[in-house]
Amino acid sequence: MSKVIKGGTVVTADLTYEADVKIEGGVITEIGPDLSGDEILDASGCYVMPGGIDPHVHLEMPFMGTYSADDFASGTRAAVSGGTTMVVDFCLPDPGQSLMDALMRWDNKSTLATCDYSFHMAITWWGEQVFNEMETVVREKGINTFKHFLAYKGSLMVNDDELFASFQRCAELGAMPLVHAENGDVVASMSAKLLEEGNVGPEAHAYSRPPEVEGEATNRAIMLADMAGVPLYVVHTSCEQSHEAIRRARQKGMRVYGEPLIQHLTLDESEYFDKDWDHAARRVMSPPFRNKMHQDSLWAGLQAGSLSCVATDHCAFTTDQKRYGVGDFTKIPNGTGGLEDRLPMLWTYGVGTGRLTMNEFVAVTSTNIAKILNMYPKKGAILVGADADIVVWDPKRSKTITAANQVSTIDYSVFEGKEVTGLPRFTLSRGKVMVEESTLKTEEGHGEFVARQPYTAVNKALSTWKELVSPRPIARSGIPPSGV
Ligand SMILES: NC(=O)NCCC(=O)O
Ligand SMILES: [Zn+2]
Repeated sequence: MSKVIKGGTVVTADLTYEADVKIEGGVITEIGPDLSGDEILDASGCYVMPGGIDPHVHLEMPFMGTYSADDFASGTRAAVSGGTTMVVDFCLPDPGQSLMDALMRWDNKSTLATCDYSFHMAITWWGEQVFNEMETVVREKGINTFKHFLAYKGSLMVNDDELFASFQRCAELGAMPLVHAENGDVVASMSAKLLEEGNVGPEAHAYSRPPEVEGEATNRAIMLADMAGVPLYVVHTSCEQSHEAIRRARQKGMRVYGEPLIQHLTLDESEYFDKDWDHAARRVMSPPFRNKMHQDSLWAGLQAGSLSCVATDHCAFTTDQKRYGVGDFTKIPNGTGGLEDRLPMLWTYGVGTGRLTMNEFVAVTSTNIAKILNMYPKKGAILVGADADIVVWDPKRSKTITAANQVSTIDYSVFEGKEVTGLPRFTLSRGKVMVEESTLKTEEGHGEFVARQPYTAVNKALSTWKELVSPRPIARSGIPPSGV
């Protein structure tokens, strides 16, 4: 059975043109005028774009004494309902746990996925076993990215020696490290002081994680990556201090990528000062929402190219789960949702306001991510041979975001009441229509794991450069006898 998406305008990261798109066997087989096929999807008045890729989600994540509420079934359903056709989750080994055992758990959870997915592997502890297993993860398991938490002291956080050792190992393996860049020691000390002083409410979460905490950690990670000779991906870049460090590194020719979240681009710190405890706690995430100056910096970064992609860090907790932290803000599970809202929100507040062109929209929601994570053009492209992960985007469809109609299983939305214009008419995952306007046609288990190969070109270039500048002993004649 062939399908033809007919009468639309194809929008890619670099081109806009009118063409039909033919799909057979889950891939794009033809692009051009007047195509025919067994099934026709009417795209008139719509843009035909690569489906969104969310490079940062946590589905059924074990965290802060509980599990994030959306699993791979509801999370990927939410994704496709908003035009996202692939998600990348984080495999999190417990302390001392084998990376392979952790991966088995994630493999089991992800069998429920409706759309394709991949994993980043987190380095949550360090030792010879981790060092050795990293090679298997890269060479046999199709995972080329390793996440490091510089925050969450006492649970997920790694120290600088572990971080540097892992970065060096990534360099050897052709892998790329990711960092959650917040200084966990400083956060822990500020949190303890705030609690002591009676600051127990959700607003104290923001007080405990000022932008400097993020700026310091981002600078540190960039310097360590430079010394190790690896590219670096900074997740949830939320402030000018962190963006500035990334911008500076990129100007020096370093491969450093910054990932703002749709939440940080569109919501600000005033949410934490809301009189309603639930309202504020539901928005507790790390890093916290910032002020307008930081938001402007993030938008400018997307426009200028110093920031590369937009994610959600979808890690949704119910109101009941958030209430674990009544009386102690450090116990509020950190995380917010947004998987189904990322594309409509970015279109409305980015393309709709003139901050982003449609092509830039495709770049930061899909194509750049596919390239950075080494899965382009299988993903992130409207090209013959690419997977038919496609969103047929109706720029006239609009809605008011409300938890009452959302797909995610949680009982609220951080975007409640936002009006969005621009929504999917169809979302296709490898050629299968998963969404037709508001009707979900999802199929649990349709999603497949996407294996990603090591970064041979980038890492080779970086290690060649490192080799040229690496320390060498100086040959000397007449070395004096030891003074001892
Ligand atoms: N971001 C957040 O608050 N929760 C999810 C885990 C993480 O990415 O730090
Ligand atoms: Zn995260």
